[in-house]
Amino acid sequence: MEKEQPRLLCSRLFLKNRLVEVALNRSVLAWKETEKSRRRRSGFSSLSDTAHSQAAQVYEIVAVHEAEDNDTKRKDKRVTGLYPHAFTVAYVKRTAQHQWRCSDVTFRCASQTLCEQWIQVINEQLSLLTNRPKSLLVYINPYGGKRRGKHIYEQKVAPLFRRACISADVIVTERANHARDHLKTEANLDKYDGVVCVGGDGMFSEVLHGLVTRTQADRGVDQSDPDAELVPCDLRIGIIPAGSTDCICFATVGTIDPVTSALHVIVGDSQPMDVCSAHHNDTFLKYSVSLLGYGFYGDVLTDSERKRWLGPARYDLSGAKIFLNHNHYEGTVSFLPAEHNIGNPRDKLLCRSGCHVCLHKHSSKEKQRGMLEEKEASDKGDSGGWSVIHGKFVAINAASMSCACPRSPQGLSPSAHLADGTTDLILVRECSRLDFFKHLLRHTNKDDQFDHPFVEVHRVTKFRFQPRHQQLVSLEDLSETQKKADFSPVCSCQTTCSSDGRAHSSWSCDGEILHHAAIQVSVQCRLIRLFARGIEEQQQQQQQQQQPSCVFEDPCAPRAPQSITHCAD
Ligand SMILES: Nc1ncnc2c1ncn2[C@@H]1O[C@H](COP(=O)(O)OP(=O)(O)OP(=O)(O)O)[C@@H](O)[C@H]1O
Repeated sequence: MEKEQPRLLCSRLFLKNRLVEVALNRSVLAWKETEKSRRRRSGFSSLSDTAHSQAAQVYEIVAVHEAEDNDTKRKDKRVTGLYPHAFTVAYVKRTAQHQWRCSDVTFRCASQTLCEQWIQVINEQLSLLTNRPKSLLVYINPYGGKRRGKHIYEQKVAPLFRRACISADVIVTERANHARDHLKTEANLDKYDGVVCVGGDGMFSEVLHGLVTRTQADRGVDQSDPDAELVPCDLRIGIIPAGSTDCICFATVGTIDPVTSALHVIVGDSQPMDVCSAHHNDTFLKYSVSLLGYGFYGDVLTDSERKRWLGPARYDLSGAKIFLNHNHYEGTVSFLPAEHNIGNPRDKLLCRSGCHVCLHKHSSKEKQRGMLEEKEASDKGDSGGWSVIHGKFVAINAASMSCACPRSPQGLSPSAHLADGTTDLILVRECSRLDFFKHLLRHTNKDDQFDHPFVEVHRVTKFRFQPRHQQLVSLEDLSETQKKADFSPVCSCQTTCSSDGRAHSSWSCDGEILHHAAIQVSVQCRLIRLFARGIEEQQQQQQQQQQPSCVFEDPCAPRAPQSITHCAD
């Protein structure tokens, strides 16, 4: 890390009855027990220097303020007499399993001036962090998951936002699609630095649709045009998990924990994300960021929607039923393979914080080349770079992220990337029930789920599916799409592909049913950004937590007790 960074401030202060040396540079606030204090406490020093040092990254400091009475009341009277003034720094501390907590450290100072100086200098550094939101629009689904959305927000999130001086306008939704409609037309988005949804994946989908639709409308882009290049949204989206399915949060943060998510919002993290737009001819259907699944997953969702009264158990029951039905569907899949992408679906390169596959795609040269090639291919028509596969499929899945969740830690496509402009198209051809079971089983362990002769996977930028038999969708079904009601497709031409006599399955689009089997899908590279940073590797987590040496190793640093340096740039 930047050793040459000058110290902004350095003092000897008191922390929990111990004298500590506290130093701040532009990136790190670090503190370590002084040699004298250490020796006095333990008699000899057997621990390494780092064992006594702690640090907080400046960009992970939540707030700094004068210490309140309850921060200091249990302290030794001698210390409080000699060091009567105190300030508290709230900062991000990592605990197990990608969880973050807001930790406080209170330093005592001999003089009010010194105390104020520390608060001022830290605040100056925080004010330089322009990526932090100051004003948020928050939507709470009071009925998501275990109906604890409002409670979670009020008890766990709002106090943290207040502490970080973030103002929030809160809307508790009164009906399904309330948040989406409000974002589309009413919300004054200029007032905000981000939109936060408190709920599950369904609530996130509402906010995604509201924000993307509004952005296109404001910029005059027609989202019903399947070839339109959509304009990325300016506002970032935060997800406070409070649903029964919180897969998007899990895939972008690594845990389902409201406090962790709130802290990612506060520090102003930014995780770009690809969004797939699904069309039927010139009709826009839906956006997807995780899974578009036809066949097995479409059937499971359709069946489970009829069993909503069962709660989350409905997915297991429907899963078992659809597995036993073992349907397959005939049709043609065409896709545009992602060329010049440095990853492939079987390379075992996991998408993690600072992912180099996503960064490579983002480099402007790569982006331009990709766009040019796509244009050339579409100018040439279907044969220009498009691959075409006709067959009978048990499942057709497009995974735009790993789709990992606590039940399937590897996910549907373990090496799929959040922001590389592609989706992993997984084709599971007609096979025996036992073979399909083996394939499904591999979603729960570390074996390669694509290593079967009946499974193929392609990293693509666009794809289409055309069922063999034309499908008629009743008007009633179409109007029900928005309501997530039961689905009873009306087919013009029934065949016996599925055991219940249906020629078509339906698409599951991030947990919602699409009532068209024939769809075309286009990946919109980095269309949105979340208040997240991707899943951190363990090593990255440790690095963030322990970097005090760069502040203490400054040879020109003053050492005298109570000394202060306030370095100019
Ligand atoms: N006030 C409301 N009343 C009824 N439905 C709502 C309300 N607000 C949002 N919704 C809808 O509730 C659905 C489910 O919400 P959410 O994703 O937050 O919870 P969930 O428990 O994870 O959902 P699911 O039941 O689909 O697993 C969303 O599709 C959303 O449109």
